[in-house]
Amino acid sequence: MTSKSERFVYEDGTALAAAAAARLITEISDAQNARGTAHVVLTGGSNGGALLKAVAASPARDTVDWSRVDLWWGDERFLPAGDGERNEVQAHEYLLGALPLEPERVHVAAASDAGLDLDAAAAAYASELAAAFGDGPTAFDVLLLGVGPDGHVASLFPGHPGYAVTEGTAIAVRESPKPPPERISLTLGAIRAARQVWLLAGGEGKADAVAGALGGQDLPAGAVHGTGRTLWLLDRAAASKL
Ligand SMILES: O=C(O)[C@H](O)[C@@H](O)[C@H](O)[C@H](O)COP(=O)(O)O
Repeated sequence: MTSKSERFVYEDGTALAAAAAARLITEISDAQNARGTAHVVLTGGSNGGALLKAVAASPARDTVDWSRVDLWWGDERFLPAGDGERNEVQAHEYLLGALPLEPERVHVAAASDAGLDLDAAAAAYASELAAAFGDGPTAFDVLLLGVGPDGHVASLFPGHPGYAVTEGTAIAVRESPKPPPERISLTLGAIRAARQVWLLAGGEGKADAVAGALGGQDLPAGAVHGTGRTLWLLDRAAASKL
């Protein structure tokens, strides 16, 4: 089942981050109320990071029972543990380090110096997803995605092999057009199994990708949707060509 895209346009990047943070806190509480826990997929990139910082600063932050939140990543850079370019390292810096999370519910993809090669690390992430969701769909409650200027999401890039993968939940990505070259990414199928998919795009540099994706161009950003809702959370600059 797919959902129609809903667009929300905010004045600027600061308002976008604040609004997305407020929405995320509410959605996590709603998910916990309905199902006892919440599965949230975080994204790398500047808009994803700004959202995490806004959650950290929110007075409503501690209304969430963070001990009942499972965190995942839409993609991760295959770099040594602790490398500042890793999405999880940035997420811990921006927000996670301040939260009473259950460590076993923070699902970090293997670092490049953990003893697994890239393919094994991607397979290990897929196994962790299977352990959480069984043979069923990866029904994350909220899946966050930054949008690249070329219309990529997670580490699925236009015209790149990963975008065409139709099997499995997590894949190895090589020769990424966006550095670093080696990454682990959720597949399109894993993304589409989420209840809600939120695409975050701010700034003039995203205007073409946003207009292209919402205008029917064959771009990863235009190919993702949630089973319940698909939200485009934009600032005016990113929405300027709609
Ligand atoms: O690991 C990554 O690089 C991200 O997950 C990537 O998908 C990012 O979200 C987009 O490239 C947008 O990044 P910006 O918001 O910084 O443009």
